[in-house]
This record gives sequence, structure tokens and C-alpha cells, in this order.
Amino acid sequence: MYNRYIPPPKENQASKFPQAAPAASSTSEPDSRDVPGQAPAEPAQPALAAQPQRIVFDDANLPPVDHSKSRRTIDEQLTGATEGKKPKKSKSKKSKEETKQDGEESELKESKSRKRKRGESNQAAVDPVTELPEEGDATPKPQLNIDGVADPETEATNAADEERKPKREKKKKRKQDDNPDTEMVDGDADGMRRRHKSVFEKVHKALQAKHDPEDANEDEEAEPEVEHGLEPLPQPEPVVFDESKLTYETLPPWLASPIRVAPDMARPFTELGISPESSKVLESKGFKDAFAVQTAVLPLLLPSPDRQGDVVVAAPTGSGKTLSYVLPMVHDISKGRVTRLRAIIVLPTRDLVQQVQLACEACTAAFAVNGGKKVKIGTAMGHKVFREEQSVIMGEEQRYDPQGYEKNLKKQNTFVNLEDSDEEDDGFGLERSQPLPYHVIGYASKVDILICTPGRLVEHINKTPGFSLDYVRWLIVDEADKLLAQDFQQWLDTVTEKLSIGRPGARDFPGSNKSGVRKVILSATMTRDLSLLNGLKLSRPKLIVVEGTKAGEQSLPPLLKEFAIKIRDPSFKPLYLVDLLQSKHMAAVNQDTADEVSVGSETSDAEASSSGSESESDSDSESGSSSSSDDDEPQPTAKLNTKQPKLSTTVLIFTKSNEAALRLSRLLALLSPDLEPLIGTLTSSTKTSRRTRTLRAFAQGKLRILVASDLVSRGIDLLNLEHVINYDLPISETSYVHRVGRTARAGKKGCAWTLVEHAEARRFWREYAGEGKGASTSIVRADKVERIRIGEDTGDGGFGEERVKVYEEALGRLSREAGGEGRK
Ligand SMILES: Nc1ncnc2c1ncn2[C@@H]1O[C@H](COP(=O)(O)OP(=O)(O)OP(=O)(O)O)[C@@H](O)[C@H]1O
Repeated sequence: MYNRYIPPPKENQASKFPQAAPAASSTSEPDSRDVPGQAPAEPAQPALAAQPQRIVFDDANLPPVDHSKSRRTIDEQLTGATEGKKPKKSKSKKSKEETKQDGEESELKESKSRKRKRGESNQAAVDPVTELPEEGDATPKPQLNIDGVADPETEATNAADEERKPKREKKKKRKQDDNPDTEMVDGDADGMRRRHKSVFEKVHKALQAKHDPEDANEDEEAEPEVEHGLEPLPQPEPVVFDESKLTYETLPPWLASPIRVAPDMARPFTELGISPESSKVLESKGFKDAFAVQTAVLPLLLPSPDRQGDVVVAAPTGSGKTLSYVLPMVHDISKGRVTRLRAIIVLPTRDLVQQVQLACEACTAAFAVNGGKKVKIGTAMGHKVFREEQSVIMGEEQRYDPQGYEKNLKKQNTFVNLEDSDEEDDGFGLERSQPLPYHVIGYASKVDILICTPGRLVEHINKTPGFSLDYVRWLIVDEADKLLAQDFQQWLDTVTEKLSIGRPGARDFPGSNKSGVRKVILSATMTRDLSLLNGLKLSRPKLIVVEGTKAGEQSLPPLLKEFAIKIRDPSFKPLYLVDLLQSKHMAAVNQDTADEVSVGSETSDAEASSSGSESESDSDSESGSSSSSDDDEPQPTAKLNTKQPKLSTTVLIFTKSNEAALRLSRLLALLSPDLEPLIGTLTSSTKTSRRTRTLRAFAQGKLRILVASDLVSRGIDLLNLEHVINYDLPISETSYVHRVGRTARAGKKGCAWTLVEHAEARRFWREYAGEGKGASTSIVRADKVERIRIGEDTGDGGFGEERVKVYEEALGRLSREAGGEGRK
């Protein structure tokens, strides 16, 4: 195919159109749109004025009208020319105008006589506006200005039409001769219509040509056609849009060009600026070498005169992000003497608050050596009564202040009853002490680091007397994508506002010229949404990512193996789960996993039993909410497993809701009583103290199976957890990444199993596994997801009769218990 040569459009092409567009003949007609007060083209005809349809504007009732604007707009529409160009008229144009004026005069006379003949009955001719739409185009209207008077500027462009007038006159005459009757009634109107029509067509054509240069060129002076050979004309290189690149480049440089760290990188802490003494303590706690993400983050956060910006970390689950910020933060604070609130760590759940508290405590010991300050750590997460929490994190201090002392003394004397005064009831959880002479009672932080949930932090900011962020120089936001997406009580605005003000010198970093607040933002699934990140008001941020991932991708731990199990009949899904738990697949995958646990030894452990019977409420007696360890509990009529199951590994099972977790936990116990003592339940409605006990029992190996809602899908570090089972499909790729990331942590192996129902298969394979037609996933993984067959013990895709019977009995019992019937 060869391209046709198209001459370029002439520059002044558009400006020619007005000249080509003739003025409507109606310029010489009096018009119904005449506005009194402006000189009409000719005196109004009394007969016409009597027409009932005619709209006559009365000067007295009308405000003065400035039509110049609308006229200009209309003209511009028509001509495509600006006013500035209008005065440029050619000589020939001028002479044409003169000719036209003569023609106008004669036409005016002719028109007058026609009108006299026509009389009052011909309305259409009276109001040309009603005729104009006949052309199917509103464009002609502008041929008349809004006063009904021909626009002189438009008139000037009508010379060409005037030249054709004699022809039309002749034609009209011929027609009149042919049909004298018509002429009597419609002749004038028809004549006008034809004239309008021809004008409109030309204008229309001109306007079209303006938009379609190809057509316009046809009317133009023909450019000599350039003949080409048969070879195609040289074409520019086709532009290939690399969408990923485009998206990437829309990010600011710090997000688009992150600092990349190899996932297998490891270095001794001493090489990263941690003293040998501190490193020794860390080693004794199990932290021998720094993990990859720590090797990148520590140098950026440890004291240094040149590296001072904020840090954003996007690294896989279990890669050691916690230590990467806790170490430098504690290191910095341990250099001080006075206890002030220096750091805030914000986390989405209480369990994570407690977990990070343990990590902080491990590190405080490491930096308390060599005379460093023993950093004090507090938590605020709403697990205690507010006043109690206040008294844990804030305390009174006697400050020498004679002037303040006198002032307070005067104030106190003005209150008759101090007990009732507002002054006394300051909402603080401590009994107020009496000030020493010449001292005032102030409030001071009892902790250097506060680990908290966002809602509780805001409460303390708003309600706890003396609670201030004036000295805070570290703000850590862990699981940032979650915290930024859900703005609990507008916590971020509240905190950033407080951090933006402060006393001079209060935020100075010891041993550095840095002053201010260092922000460290972390997640395994870090958002690149700038509208969210902007809320953090980061200063000169740097992004750390683990190599192998691009913007918007989230990588799984390298030693994680993933499996998918097809569920042929969802109504038997719990049986598939039981079969998986009792299959050879549920084996230890790491050498150092605790020895095989026999059921008999576990049942004797009181703590495991109590933890295993986690319930949704505080009451252990609440039905349907726990896998009770009552000895006298009757067993299902037919036993599923005659052999003693041995679970040599640890399993975390995710369900879609609290309710589902509780039901499944109970059903598992009913279907497989041998497993019952090993099962614990974790849901968001479980009391914090119970959750803590369950987690401890699991860490000790007393519990081996945890059934949980998504409460523990983020951040929770379950020691030696080897298998994660997605009993219910997670709601998103992000949720999948966090759930399966509870295993294969800290360089260990782990397995993730997903039960996939037929209706979910498409979504799972495309969006989560990234396989099949139209696959699209943000998840980066070392190996493909493997398909595993489980259950279906009859070989025909179903379960044996005996199992189905047991199953139905268990379901029946579960529903009776849910209906209020207690456990026997
Ligand atoms: N240098 C280290 N040496 C040995 N173990 C480490 C080291 N750093 C961290 N760990 C351990 O690795 C595990 C995972 O660490 P951490 O909880 O910080 O991971 P994470 O990256 O925050 O994961 P998530 O994104 O799931 O919250 C923890 O058990 C932690 O104690």
C-alpha cells in the first residue's frame, strides 16, 4: 500500500472562507429580530408589524442589549477569523463591495415591492429564522446579526454571491413564468430559501473543508502532483509504547530508582557500624549476621553526617524488616541520658505491637552494654483501661519553678473545693502528688519508645495530659500499606502535624548534625500510591527493594513452595482439609523443627489445652466457640482415624472470617478427635490475653494447628511455622502474599497450600499463580504453583459412605451447638 501524497494545507486557507461565504440575501430584508432603538435596514412595514407571530421587542421593557459579543462569536464561528484580521480587505474585495451595495439597493427595492404584493398571509417569509432550520443546520443563522440587520463585516464577504445574482434572477424569472401561481404566494419566500440554501451550502462546504484538509485542497489551486516511484514513502519509525516503562517513569525518582539489594546478601553486624560488644549480644539472641534488607537499611539509618533522608522499605515477608529499624533506633536513643518520648512505632494490630516489643527489648540489651542508656519501651494498644495505660507511659516529675509554684498556689486558693474543680480532674490516671516547695508538678514520658496502634496513639495525643511528640525523632510505620489505606481516626494527619512543630534542639540527633524526625516506612507489599505516601511528608526518601522485583511487584520468600488442591465438591471441603492434615505432605520441612509430637503427650499439657480452647468470647463455656479439651466429650459415632495421627509439623489454617475460623476449628476437632488437643483458634474477637497464650503455646510446640482469620495474616512471626493452608481463598494478591508469608521466614523452608474450588480456579490460577490464558499477577515467586490431588478416597471423585456419615453427624452436632446446645 502506498501513501497518497497530500500537499500541505495553505496557511491562510481558513481566512479565505469568510470571503467565499456570501452574505445572506436577507441582509436587505427587515427582520422580525429587529431591536427597536437600532436603525433597521429599512423602515418597518406596518403590515408586517401586525403579524401575530412576529416578536417585537419594546425598548421600554428591555435593558440595553450589547450584541457585539454574540455577534463576534457567531461571526468567528462562521469565518474562523478573528476580529483582528477583518480590516485586511483586498482592493478587489472593496470594489466588489461597492458593486454589492448597488445590487443591494436594487434588491431592496425589489424586495419591498415583493412584500407589498405578498401581504400579511405569508408568515414564513416574515420570520426567516423559522425557515433556516429547514437547511438542517443552525450555522446559517449567523448570516444575520442578532439585530436582524446584515452584519456589514459579513456583507463584505458576499461579493461572490452578488455576482451570481443576475443568473439567479433569470432562473427565478424562468420559474415564475413556468408557475405563476406559486410565484404569487411563495415566490419571494422560495427565492429567499434558495439564496439561503446556496449560501449555506457554501458556508457548510467551507467549514467542512476547514476541518478536512484533503477536501479543502480540492478547492485550492491544484498543487503539482509529485510522482513517486513504487517504493513506499519513507515513514517514521513506529512508536512502541512500553506501558510498564511509562508507568514507572511517572513515579518520582526515589520510587522509580530504588536501592536494590541481593536477597542472599548477609554481612556481620560489626561491618555495618554495630560495635563488637553489641554484636555479641545480638548473636547470643540468634542474630549472627545481618540479613539482606538489614545490610541495606542499617547504613542509611545509623548515625552518619551525610545519610539523613527518610527510608522506605519494600522487602518480602520474613526478610527481617523489624530488626532493620529497631537496631538503629535503639542505638540512637541509647546514646541519650534523659527519658523522653523519642520514637513512635505504629502497627496495625495488638499482636504485632507485642511482637515488636520483644524485638525492641532484645536490642535494648545489646546497646545497654558499654554504659549506654537502657532504653525504655512502652505500648499503647487499647488492651488495658485507658487510665492504666496513661500511667504506664506518663509520669509526674517535680520541676523547680518558684514562679510557677507561686502562681499555682494563688490559683489553688481561688478554688473553694479543689475536688470538684476541673483543674484537678485532668483525665490523667495517676493520683496527683503535692509539689515540693518552689516546685511545680509536670508530666514526663516514662518511655523512650512507644509501640502503638494508630487509634490509641491519637487518643493519647488528644487526652493524656503532658503527652507530647515534641522530642520524637523517629516515626516508624510498619505494615504501611495497610495503615495508610485505612486512616484510623485520621491518625497520620494528627501525627504529622504534631511532628512538624517542636522546640528548638529537641529533635537533635546525638553525634550527628541531623535534627528533625526520621521516618521509616515498611511493608512486604508497599504501596506505590503517591497520594497515600504523600501523607507521610517524607523528606529526601530512599526506597530499598530486594532485587528481582519491579515497581508494583511483591515477591514471595525464596524458599516457599506453593501447592494448589482442587476441590471437586465444595460441600466436602472440610474432608479435603482433614485428608491434607493427615497426609504425608504435612511433614516437617526443616531439620530443626521440633520432634514429632504424639497426641497422647500433648493432651496432658494444661496450658496447651487452655490455649487450644480459644474462644470468641471471654467465657470458656460459650458454645461453638472452642475446641474444648473436656475429657468426657463424646466422640463421633464412627471414628475417622483408627491410627494415632502424628503431626510432626506446624500448620496455620486461614479462613475468610472469625466465624468461619471458629466453626472450622470445632469441625476439625469433631472430624478428627485425635487432632483436637493440637488445635488453637485465633480471631480478632478473641481476647488479647487468650491470643497471647495461644501464640505462646504454638511457639512452644504445644499447639500444632492454628485456625485463624486474617487477623494474623500480617506481620505475625510464628516461630517454626512450616505450613500455611488457605482453606478459604484470600481476597487479594496482597492478602495471599501476607498469608503465605507466615512461613518460609528468616531463610527457612515453608509450604503454602490453597484449597481451590471450581468457581475460584480461574481467579486463583490467573491472579495468584500467574498461569494460564490472560494470567496477570503482581506476585513474584521462585517456583511455579504445583497441583496436588488430595481426598476423594473412593477414586470416583467422592468420599466413602462411612466418612460421609461421620461428616454429616459432625455437621449436625456443630449446628446444634451453634443453636445453643452445649457440648457434652
Ligand atoms: N539477622 C537476623 N538473624 C537471624 N534471624 C533474624 C535476623 N533478622 C531477623 N530475624 C528473624 O527473622 C524473622 C522474620 O523477621 P521479621 O519479623 O522482622 O520479618 P518481616 O520482614 O518484618 O516480615 P513481615 O513482612 O511478615 O512482617 C524473625 O523471627 C526474626 O527474629
